[in-house]
Amino acid sequence: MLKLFSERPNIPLFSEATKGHELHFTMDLVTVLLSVVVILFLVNTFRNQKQGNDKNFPPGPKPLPIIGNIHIMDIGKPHITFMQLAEKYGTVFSFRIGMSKSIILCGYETIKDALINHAELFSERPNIPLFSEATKGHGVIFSTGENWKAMRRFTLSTLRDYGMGRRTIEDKITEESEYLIHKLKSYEGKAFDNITSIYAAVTNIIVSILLSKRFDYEDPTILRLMGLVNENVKLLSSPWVVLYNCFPLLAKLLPGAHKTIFENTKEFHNFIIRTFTKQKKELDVNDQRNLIDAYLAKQREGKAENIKFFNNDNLISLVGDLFGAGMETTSTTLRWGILLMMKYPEIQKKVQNEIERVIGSAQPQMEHRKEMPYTDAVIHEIQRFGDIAPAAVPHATSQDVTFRGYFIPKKVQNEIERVIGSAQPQMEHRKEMPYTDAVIHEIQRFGDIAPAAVPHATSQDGATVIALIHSALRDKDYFEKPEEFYPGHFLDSAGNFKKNEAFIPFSIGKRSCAGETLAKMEIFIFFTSLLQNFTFHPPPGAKLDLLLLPWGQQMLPTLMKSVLYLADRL
Ligand code: HEM
Repeated sequence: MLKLFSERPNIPLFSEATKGHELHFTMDLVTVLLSVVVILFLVNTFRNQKQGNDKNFPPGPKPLPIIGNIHIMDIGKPHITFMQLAEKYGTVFSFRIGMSKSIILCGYETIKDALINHAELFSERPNIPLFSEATKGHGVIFSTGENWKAMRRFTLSTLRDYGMGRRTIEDKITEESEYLIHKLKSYEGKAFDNITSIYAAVTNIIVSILLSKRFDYEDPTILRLMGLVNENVKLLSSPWVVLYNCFPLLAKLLPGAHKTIFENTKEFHNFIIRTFTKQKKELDVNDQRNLIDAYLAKQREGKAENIKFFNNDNLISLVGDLFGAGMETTSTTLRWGILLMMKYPEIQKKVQNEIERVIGSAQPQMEHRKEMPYTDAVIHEIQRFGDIAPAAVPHATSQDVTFRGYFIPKKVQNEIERVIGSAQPQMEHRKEMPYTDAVIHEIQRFGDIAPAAVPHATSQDGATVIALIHSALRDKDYFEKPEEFYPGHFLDSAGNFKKNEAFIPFSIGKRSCAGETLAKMEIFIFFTSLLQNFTFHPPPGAKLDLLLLPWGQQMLPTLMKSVLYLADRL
């Protein structure tokens, strides 16, 4: 997406310092870094003046030059910092991460007002340098405009189609839960780390939709793919990623977690390319087997819209998005479920009693859920308490907006993406791209130094909008005991299941999770199948202190790395 602006120009000073390859920590590099810092300082000072001119910009902590408010942010748990700031600044406030402005929306009412009542305005994504570089604006999660609409439509309809096909997704989850139980039984009640089996079981569901196959839990391919996604998710909360997102040109010169993320993404994308190249050869449009086949069939149709959007780049990123989103979130939720059942054995027992009464030894199915209010309430509470995507994925406004009396400037959309999308750039595009044209002129006027500062400065204008899901799931106006694990949040006095509108772990509005139905099915069937077969408890001497565990990271969290579980047969 930001390719034009994020490629490194041949600036003699930089080239000399890096020799085009590795970094050498010489005096030259120090000079380069100092120069960059000075440029950033000037840009920042200019921006601060500009921000002061933005009428009614939401209040927030005073930013320092260059770093903004990073010094007061808990990098691993920014949602906790935001909750504290909301006490002082209210439910709509501003926060500066480096030179990028963010508006934080706190509390269910505020989030609903933005994402539902003003849905059209708040459904864009900002340019986040790390994701822009990794996806180049393709796929569904981080894409924008018409490209996003086409990819989202395709995703929703294809996920629906595969749920209603001959072998429904529910059947596949049921079958996979049998493999999972078989695997856990093989531990014979000894302590084990559940991470690989749970991840593999959940991954097999999305893999069946994408590629119509399943992997054994020890298969090196699935282990490698899961490892790549998992490592990337963990690295998202690294300070290197924050540095990259604030100062991409500077961070590109340095080694660090961002480089690992790009390498992992490349390896993952290569796997996808190999897979769809093979599928292309076998494709029968009249007998589509999976999501990749459905996509390739769209390419074959040759309609104008399909030619524009259904290109290989979008396919690679879309499959990567669905694999990552489909695997990480659901398995993390299930692992929270097991952990909480160990922590609260009396709740685990009540769920098992309900399973015994309603399902007995039959295979759990979605239709059982309506007769199982207690289990349903426990699953909702696991998702509320686990809170695995506390800040959702950042949003942006599609135009300048006045929201609840505050002015939120539009985050300037990348002109290349708006005009060219993922098509091949051609000279005729130039007349619709005044900004890019101006930048190219400016590059020529300034020589090689300008591209480092000018394009990125403009892409930082406007504001990123963070809908703090965490604040809705902990909203004391909606939940009686927000900090406790309390299934009663979802039960009425007669023990019936009770909906709560502030329960929004999948977010709400036009950007809400595209896999919500699938995820709910997986969580219900895997969770009930596990508790039908096992009672989970910690190994002797293990301390289960929930507060010692990470509560999630910037986007998608990983947790419970080191806790082992004992699963005795019932
Ligand atoms: C417990 C499981 C899951 C949770 C809690 C979850 C949560 C979320 C959240 C909070 C978002 C961001 C929404 C926003 O920007 O406002 C999201 C987006 C998304 N999720 Fe999920 N998700 C889960 C499972 C899945 C699964 C299984 C899939 C796919 C098969 C999936 C696919 C997606 C996609 C494609 C998006 C991007 C939507 C867009 O930008 O239009 N998710 N999810």
